[in-house]
Amino acid sequence: MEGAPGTVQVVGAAIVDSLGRPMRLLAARRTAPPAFAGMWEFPGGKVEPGETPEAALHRELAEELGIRVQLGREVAAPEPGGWPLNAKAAMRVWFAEIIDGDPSPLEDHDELRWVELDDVERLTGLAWIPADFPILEAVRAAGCA
Ligand SMILES: Nc1nc2c([nH]c(=O)n2[C@H]2C[C@H](O)[C@@H](COP(=O)(O)OP(=O)(O)OP(=O)(O)O)O2)c(=O)[nH]1
Repeated sequence: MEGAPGTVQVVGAAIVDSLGRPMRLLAARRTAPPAFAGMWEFPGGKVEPGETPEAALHRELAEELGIRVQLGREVAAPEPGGWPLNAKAAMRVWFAEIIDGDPSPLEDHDELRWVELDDVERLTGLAWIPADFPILEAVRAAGCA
C-alpha cells in the first residue's frame, strides 16, 4: 500500500526476542545523516518505487543488519501512512522476530542494543529520534498486552 501522495513512506521494525512473548526490543544507533547520527531508531528505511512496505522492510533489515525476520502484526498507527516523522515522511512499523542471522551493524548503524521492554527508564533514556517516542510507547503497550 502506498502512503499519501507526496509523503515519503518509511518502514521500521520493532525487532523483539519473541513475537509470542516479547520481552526485549532491539534498538539501533544511526550513523547518518549528521542530524540523526548517534540517535536510536527502529531499523528500516524508505520504501522504493514498486516495492511493498513489507518487502522494503525485509530488504532493509537484510542490508542493514544481515538478518531475515518473520513479521508480526503492525503497530497500529494514527494514520494509514503510519506514524508522522516530519512534514514529509511517515513510518509504518511492524513487530519482527529474527529467524536467520545474528544482527550486526553492517550499514547505517554503529551499535545495536537489546533493551527490556518493561525497563521504561532504560528504554526511553536512550536518545531516540524524537519522532520515535510515541511509537515506542505504542510498541510497549502492544508488546505488554
Ligand atoms: N529507519 C528509520 N527512520 C526513521 C526513524 N525515525 C525517523 O524519524 N526516521 C526518519 C529518518 C529518515 O529521515 C527517514 C528514513 O530514512 P533512512 O535514511 O533510514 O532510509 P534509507 O535507509 O532508505 O536511506 P537512503 O536510501 O535515503 O539513504 O525516516 C526510525 O525509527 N527508523
